[in-house]
Amino acid sequence: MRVALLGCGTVGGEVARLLTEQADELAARAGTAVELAGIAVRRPDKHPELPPELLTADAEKLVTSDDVDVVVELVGGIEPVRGWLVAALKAGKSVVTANKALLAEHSADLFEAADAAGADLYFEAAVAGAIPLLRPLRESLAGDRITRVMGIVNGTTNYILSAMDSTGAGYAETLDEASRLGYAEADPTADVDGYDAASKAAILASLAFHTRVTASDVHREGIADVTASDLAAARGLGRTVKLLAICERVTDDDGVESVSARVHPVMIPRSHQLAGVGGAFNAVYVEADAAGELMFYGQGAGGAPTASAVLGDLVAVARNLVAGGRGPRESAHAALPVRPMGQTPTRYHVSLSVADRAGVLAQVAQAFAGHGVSIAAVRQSDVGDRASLVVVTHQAPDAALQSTVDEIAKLDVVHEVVSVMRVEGEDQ
Ligand SMILES: NC(=O)C1=CN([C@@H]2O[C@H](COP(=O)(O)OP(=O)(O)OC[C@H]3O[C@@H](n4cnc5c(N)ncnc54)[C@H](O)[C@@H]3O)[C@@H](O)[C@H]2O)C=CC1
Ligand SMILES: N[C@@H](CC=O)C(=O)O
Ligand code: NA
Repeated sequence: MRVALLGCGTVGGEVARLLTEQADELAARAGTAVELAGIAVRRPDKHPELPPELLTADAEKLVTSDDVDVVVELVGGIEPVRGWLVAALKAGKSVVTANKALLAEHSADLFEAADAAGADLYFEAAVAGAIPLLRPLRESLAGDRITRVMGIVNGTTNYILSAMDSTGAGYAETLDEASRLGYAEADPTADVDGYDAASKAAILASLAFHTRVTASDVHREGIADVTASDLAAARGLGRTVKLLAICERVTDDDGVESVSARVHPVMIPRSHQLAGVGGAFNAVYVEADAAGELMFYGQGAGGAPTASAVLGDLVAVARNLVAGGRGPRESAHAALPVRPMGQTPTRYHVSLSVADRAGVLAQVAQAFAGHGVSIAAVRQSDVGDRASLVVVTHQAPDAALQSTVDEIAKLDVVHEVVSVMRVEGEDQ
């Protein structure tokens, strides 16, 4: 099987190395030799470590070459990559990619081109790096009914939040370190502002709920507004803060099903299994009717871990080629509507600085009640002539919670809304 490798950076470099170093073993497992036919990079003169006869700057020409059976795309971004991959698929080449940004916007185009030509499209590396997660969703759990997929899917932001929480390290220095270690995207705002996790949430929701979900369907908030004092407040309550992707099947009172997909910081108890996931590690829970709760954990970013998932996909393509079959196609038959964030049930943790006098708690409680939001727990402590009031709610539509916070912020007795964060997990 002849492989065109597009991109030879953090991940592509590791794929090229492993393809060469493990050539014999891969051939034995795949049932055919897996050989590099060409490597497209932006600047071939910058890659003295690679065989010059394989290098080209012309990815467009390489992807449809007669000498190529499969295209491995590790460049990233939407254009020109989308055009190259559609052309490759139309020409009957299978595609393996780690490009979540592209898949979250254009997987329909790619699957349609793959179907028309009978080619394979694999993308295990696109979500949660090395962790086998998409193959379990597409294949192992294809007979079950998934209700929820929730977890940490961005290594860079988890690395930053873990460091801020454990060492009190600053945001900027931690982000620089994550970039140096090869975790961050070429433009790290994609990580920090939650775009990367939102792309992954779209892919997860699409596979889990057999519905086309794109990045624009995913409610997205990043970690830029999470401060050291948010983390300190969480720590004081026996909690920590993680950026979570949460994809759920929601059934309303009339029995109508929809899909909710969101990415935002979440306060979770330290006893929660996701709280112990540190550094660039990822962890994802999947809940399904028959299987119950499953958890997937491992390295979600970095060159070698991501290359592991790419090579697994390459072996799958090679086996299909040898057997004359195909891997799984797109499964979007359910076509469930996407639920707006405002109608998605969430729970809030609200920390307020209020006047320390009679009737204050009643006014705050009245604001919650007025929006139909039920309170799960209240904790008050005195701080000088003010009081610190922490309210944790039961589930309510996110818009109702948001309106409550807006109203509370305007109350005379409220000096400051110190922190507002959604919560997951049991109360302590
Ligand atoms: N780094 C990581 O931990 C992970 C990355 N990914 C995804 O893998 C893909 C690659 O990421 P990295 O290796 O980190 O990026 P990178 O920036 O290290 O490498 C990109 C490569 O693409 C090449 N390239 C750029 N424009 C090109 C063009 N017009 N023609 C030919 N080559 C071109 C560059 O020369 C470079 O070799 C992205 O889609 C990323 O989202 C997925 C999972 C983890
Ligand atoms: N930038 C991403 C890389 C893997 O997908 C991350 O930090 O998780
Ligand atoms: Na993966």
